[in-house]
Amino acid sequence: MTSPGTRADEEAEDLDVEEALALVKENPGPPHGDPDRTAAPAHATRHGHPGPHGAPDKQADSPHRATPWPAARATAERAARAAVRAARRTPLSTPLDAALGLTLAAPLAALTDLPSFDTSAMDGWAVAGPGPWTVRDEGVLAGHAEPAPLTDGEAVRIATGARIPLDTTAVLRTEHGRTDGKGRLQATRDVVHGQDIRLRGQECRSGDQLMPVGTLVTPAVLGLAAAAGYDTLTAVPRPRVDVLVLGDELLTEGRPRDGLIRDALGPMLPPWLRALGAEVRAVRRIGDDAEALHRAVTASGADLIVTTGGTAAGPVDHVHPVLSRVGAELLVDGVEVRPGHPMLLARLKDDQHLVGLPGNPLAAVSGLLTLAEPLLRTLAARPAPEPYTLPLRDAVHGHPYDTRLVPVVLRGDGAVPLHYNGPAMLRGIAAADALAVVPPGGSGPGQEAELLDLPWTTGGIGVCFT
Ligand SMILES: Nc1nc2c(c(=O)[nH]1)N[C@H]1C(S)=C(S)[C@@H](COP(=O)(O)OP(=O)(O)OC[C@H]3O[C@@H](n4cnc5c(N)ncnc54)[C@H](O)[C@@H]3O)O[C@H]1N2
Ligand code: MOO
Repeated sequence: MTSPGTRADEEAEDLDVEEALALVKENPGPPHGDPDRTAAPAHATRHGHPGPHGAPDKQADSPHRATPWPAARATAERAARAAVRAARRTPLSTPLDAALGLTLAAPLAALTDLPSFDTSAMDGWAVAGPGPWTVRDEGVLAGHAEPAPLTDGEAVRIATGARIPLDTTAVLRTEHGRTDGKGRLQATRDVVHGQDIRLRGQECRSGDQLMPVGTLVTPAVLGLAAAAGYDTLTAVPRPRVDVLVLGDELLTEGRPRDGLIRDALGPMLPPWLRALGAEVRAVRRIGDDAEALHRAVTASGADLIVTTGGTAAGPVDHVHPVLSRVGAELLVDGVEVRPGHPMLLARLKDDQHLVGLPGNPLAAVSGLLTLAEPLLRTLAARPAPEPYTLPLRDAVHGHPYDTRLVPVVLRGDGAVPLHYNGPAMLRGIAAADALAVVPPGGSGPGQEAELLDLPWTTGGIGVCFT
């Protein structure tokens, strides 16, 4: 929604710094012919450093100063904690097949002993006493009724997972037994008392706590819960999210044409939000219509509304005016981060928030990870990822004052910064494993940087896109 001529010169310079960092410095082969891409890096100074609303002198006059990046994340987390207290959402009883990615709201206590009966660990024979043994005609299979007890010197064919007959002293594996000339079973190696019998309760006793409250339900937890007798799990409900995509210039199909571009955020955000623990209820494209935005915001019953675009100060940037019209409290109004500095977080109600993502697609990713991730994680009661650092293989230019988030791939013990990391580009992030947090001033080759993993690289449960 940034229309031509609406950017202050200094902001144009600022954007050029981003583009130039992406293309001139880090990309050896920039495409030609685009003046934005070939502009020389310019210096942003604190004076005239454009405010979050875009006016160059805004920051000097405005009570809304951009928030430092770590503080913005902490504010989002705090806001979510306050919303959790206000909303008192009751835990859900969720069928196992809908519980992946949720957080346990009650401990997972075993509903049975595991194993729940003495069971054979191997295919072979259950034997009683020392061999040779007389083998019964009827074998014992898994899932069948309780077999008759063995008598000393007797053996019975048994399958892995089948119930051990009473008075069995060991299980002899198929490959360790042979039938002698008299039709009796002989062991071909020593038999140790109790071998290959899994005793009832070996893993847990009924009532034992298997997993505490706060556990993320992974595929393994689902398996454990099923094994322990559960049909449903008591879990924290997913935070409900409505996505509002702003911008008259957006096409939903076909190739960009006539000054129109494809909506990159409509397809990208819902699965990403799901991976962050959200239930995405609606994705609405509402153009550059302040009334429609107002209606959508006031009608939403979501825990979090995510808007895209319209955060700056262009003539059709309606997010701030609508927030002020609905009496929202701006908790974060601009963040000292590149890309994405116009991102915002507002409290609409005690238990309802709005994250305004900038329209530039990588700037939207930055807002997603800076504000939406901590907010959703806290609402979903998910554990915070362990912070970690890795050395950056190459030097990364920094912004003079702001943190930069730069797409990287992880290679060996380090991270390699990627090209095409300008605010309007997705080519870098599409190839990335993580975002490197580059402090103001930049970092030299080999310098450690904090990394934010992307959901598809952390694997396992982080990948819950559907
Ligand atoms: N005068 C100023 N102008 C701008 C400033 C500023 O501080 N002062 N900040 C710039 C920065 S940085 C960003 S980021 C953008 C943020 O602008 P908005 O959030 O208002 O976003 P729009 O203007 O609506 O769009 C920006 C850009 O992104 C494209 N876009 C929007 N939505 C999508 C989408 N769903 N898929 C793909 N691309 C999208 C849009 O067409 C624009 O090109 O403002 C700068 N301007
Ligand atoms: O530099 Mo903006 O913040 O494109 O994202």
